[in-house]
Amino acid sequence: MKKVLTIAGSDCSGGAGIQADLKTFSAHGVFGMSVIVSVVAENTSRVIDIQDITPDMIKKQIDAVFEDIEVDAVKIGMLSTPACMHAVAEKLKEYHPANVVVDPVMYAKNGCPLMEPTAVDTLIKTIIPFADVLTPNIPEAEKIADMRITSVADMEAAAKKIYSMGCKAIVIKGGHASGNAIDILYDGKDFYRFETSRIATKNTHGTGCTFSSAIASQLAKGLSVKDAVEKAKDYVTKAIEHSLDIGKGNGPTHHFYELYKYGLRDE
Ligand SMILES: Nc1ncnc2c1ncn2[C@@H]1O[C@H](COP(=O)(O)OP(=O)(O)O)[C@@H](O)[C@H]1O
Ligand SMILES: Cc1ncc(COP(=O)(O)O)c(N)n1
Repeated sequence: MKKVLTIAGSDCSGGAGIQADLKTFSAHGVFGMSVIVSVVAENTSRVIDIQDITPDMIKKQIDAVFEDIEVDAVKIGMLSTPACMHAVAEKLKEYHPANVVVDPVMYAKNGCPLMEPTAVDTLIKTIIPFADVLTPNIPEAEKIADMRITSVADMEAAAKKIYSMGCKAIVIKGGHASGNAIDILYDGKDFYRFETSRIATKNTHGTGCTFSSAIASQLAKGLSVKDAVEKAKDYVTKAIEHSLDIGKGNGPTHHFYELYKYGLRDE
């Protein structure tokens, strides 16, 4: 069985962060592991507080996984401060794992910040160069590339700019645009476009976590970046189509719809 590690924040309400990542891994039939970088008291409506795990403990968790288990892919999510970023970067340098997917999480769906705004430079210098695939949404790509994005042409220009910061491929996600949900992939050579119609729902808590974890799962299984992104787009689209009206705000994506569809589980 392929083994995939998420290094991210914990969302106690279960829809995003580590919890969404592990659900996505299970739905892909890979063995999920988790290094918790921050504990976030959050729900579908708001972020109440964030407590970062100490850099020493972040590093020890990463050591505990890598000294024992062969890791086929790593997904990196919320890193709230430069201290967290340095701790993770130090260990990526030591273990140089294959198939690193970085989701540069900056805000929750309800607009609450999950990364210190001044940490963007550290993110660019310490984490982005380790990314085999970087998956910013439009606001995150705007911050990293330091430019406005109002069209697919802007997404492509930002992708080129961010690619030059050292990631091996970049997907800019179009969840925050209007019209069709268009994601673009740039691998330094070619652009690929993944497009679906926009699903009319407010229940999009965890879409980015789901998408990046699906890419990591498919890379672990040996797919190319292009095929992994194509399959992950299909997965996240279905997970949004079947998203759950849980909570008072943006409800979560749903990971086990296939099992329900075939009658293998009760609703
Ligand atoms: N309403 C929607 N309908 C269809 N696809 C969506 C919708 N919202 C987001 N997506 C897709 O979900 C994935 C995550 O995108 P996005 O929501 O922008 O990420 P994030 O959670 O980081 O903000 C992308 O593939 C995007 O195209
Ligand atoms: C701990 C944590 N990590 C990430 C996100 C963003 O989730 P998404 O962008 O997928 O909605 C979140 N709300 N909480």
